Amino acid sequence: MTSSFPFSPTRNYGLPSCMVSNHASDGCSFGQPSFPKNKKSRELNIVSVATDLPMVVQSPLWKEVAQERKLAAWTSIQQERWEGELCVNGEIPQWLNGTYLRNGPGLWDIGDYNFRHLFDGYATLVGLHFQNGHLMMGHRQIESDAYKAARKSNKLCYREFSEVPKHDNFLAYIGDLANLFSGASLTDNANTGVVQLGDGRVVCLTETIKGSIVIDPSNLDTLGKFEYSDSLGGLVHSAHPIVTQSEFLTLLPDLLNPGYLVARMEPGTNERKVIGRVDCRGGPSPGWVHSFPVTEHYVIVPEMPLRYCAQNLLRAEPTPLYKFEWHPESKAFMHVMCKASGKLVASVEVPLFVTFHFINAYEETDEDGRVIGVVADCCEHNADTTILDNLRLQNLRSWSGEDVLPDARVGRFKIPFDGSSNGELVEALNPDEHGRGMDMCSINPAYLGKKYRYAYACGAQRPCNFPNTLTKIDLEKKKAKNWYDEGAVPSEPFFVARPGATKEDDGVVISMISDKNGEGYALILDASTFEEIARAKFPYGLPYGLHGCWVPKC
Ligand SMILES: CC(=O)/C=C/C=C(C)/C=C/C1=C(C)CCCC1(C)C
Ligand SMILES: CC(/C=C/C=O)=C\C=C\C=O
Ligand SMILES: [Fe+2]
Repeated sequence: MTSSFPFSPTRNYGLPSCMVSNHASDGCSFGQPSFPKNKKSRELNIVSVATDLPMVVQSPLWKEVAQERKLAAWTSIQQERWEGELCVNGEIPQWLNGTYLRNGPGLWDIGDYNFRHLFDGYATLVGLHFQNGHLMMGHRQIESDAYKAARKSNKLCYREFSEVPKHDNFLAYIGDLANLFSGASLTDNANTGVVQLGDGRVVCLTETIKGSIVIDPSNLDTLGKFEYSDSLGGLVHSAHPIVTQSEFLTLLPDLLNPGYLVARMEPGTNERKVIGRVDCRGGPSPGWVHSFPVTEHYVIVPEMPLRYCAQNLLRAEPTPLYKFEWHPESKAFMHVMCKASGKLVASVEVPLFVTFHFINAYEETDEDGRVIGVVADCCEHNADTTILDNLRLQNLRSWSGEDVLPDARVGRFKIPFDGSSNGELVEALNPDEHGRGMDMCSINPAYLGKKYRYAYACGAQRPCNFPNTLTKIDLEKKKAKNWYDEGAVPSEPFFVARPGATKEDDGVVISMISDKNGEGYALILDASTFEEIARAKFPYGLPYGLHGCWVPKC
């Protein structure tokens, strides 16, 4: 599949000349930033105080506007879509040909209703298209049913991560409850991640199964729902499937009979086939599985004591743990399933933990090559659930300089295969190496499931209220190298390998930065030195995004 934003300077009405230039690095001052008006684009016209104001206006609202612009990461996107070439400062490697897609919840306001949590926003997809040292950027909203209905009726119509539509009367409330159980009222707002399947299709995902949406990476168009053709049912799945050229592995929590289905889908099909099932050892419901790790031969099923909560699902107003509940008494477990047979080969109790993201896992062998256990690493929040409520927008927007980001670390699970009842959870390196912030990780995908040395993630330079550095973790030397730009919020550092590379860190790391002035830029670091090699300013700051994928040019 080729991926290229259709580029023609005439498409970019009103853009600074350098942005419609075919030449990179040729004088990149945009002057006073403005929202460029692409004739094809529709102004959203539904958000924030800044929307209706020309950006150079001197008005009593100016300070407010400036303050709003300083927080581009947490401010709703102003335009439905945009595309154009960016000026590049520095040099993008000639080998970097393809598209980095990043998905995230970029629109948090609908009508006069303002969402409260980071995870609620309607999905904004951003594409960075690299070609022969040039960089095109485009963004656009994903046309989920939830987004389209909200735009049409100017109100929330589906249940989002923390928001529930208001009911006009009791009957409507009862109808909504029925729709919750059938899944009809759940959101399909695919705002969490984006993956390219082995067959080339590109799918945006969230935690509701219905929120799997196929897009066209060349122009970011929404192509339609990804319909699973099997009859596995269920309403939710892990937001982070494991996707390789040969398979798509997913976990489906079973909320009725607490457990997890492990399923596999082959490229070119829409049919998930069950590999096996894990029964929960704690209760009353399965633990939240935002992500899970795999090794070459095993799928690791985490059972976190932060569990789905039926009561909280029914609530109209969110609790600090949203749809979940913390059950320390139910304990924490890690289960290991053989991918080929579906049999459980280990199931151990582990210390309590809280994680969104597993980083990687691998098998440990003895001198005869027999597997004696697995190691699984994650971004672990010190068994403290407060991070979830810290991601409320009000919290993110109103930082007053105190150090309020809870500590996190690279949590390393050691799961023995000798029948032990317990596994270990240790720190893979001293968390001070990365400022005790740790989330939004990536690795070299060639090392998925294998012994690896490097991870890239967001760390912290304190004081802060959100991870504000990019960090390269060396798990062998137990050291980190950090990138920091004062006041900036960087998104997930995404590793792309140089074609033909033999070293694990031979490649680049791509991130999108919201800077302290309310502006934003794409940043390209050399993954080996972790030094900046290029940056390209966006026409305006973009909202924070979550996860991305690389679509190589073929
Ligand atoms: C953005 C992110 O990381 C997580 C998004 C999670 C979502 C949208 C979860 C939605 C859910 C519902 C709408 C009801 C059922 C439970 C749950 C999966 C939390
Ligand atoms: C952004 C985030 C956590 C930051 C904590 O330090 C988690 C995102 C989770 C969803 O993808
Ligand atoms: Fe995630």
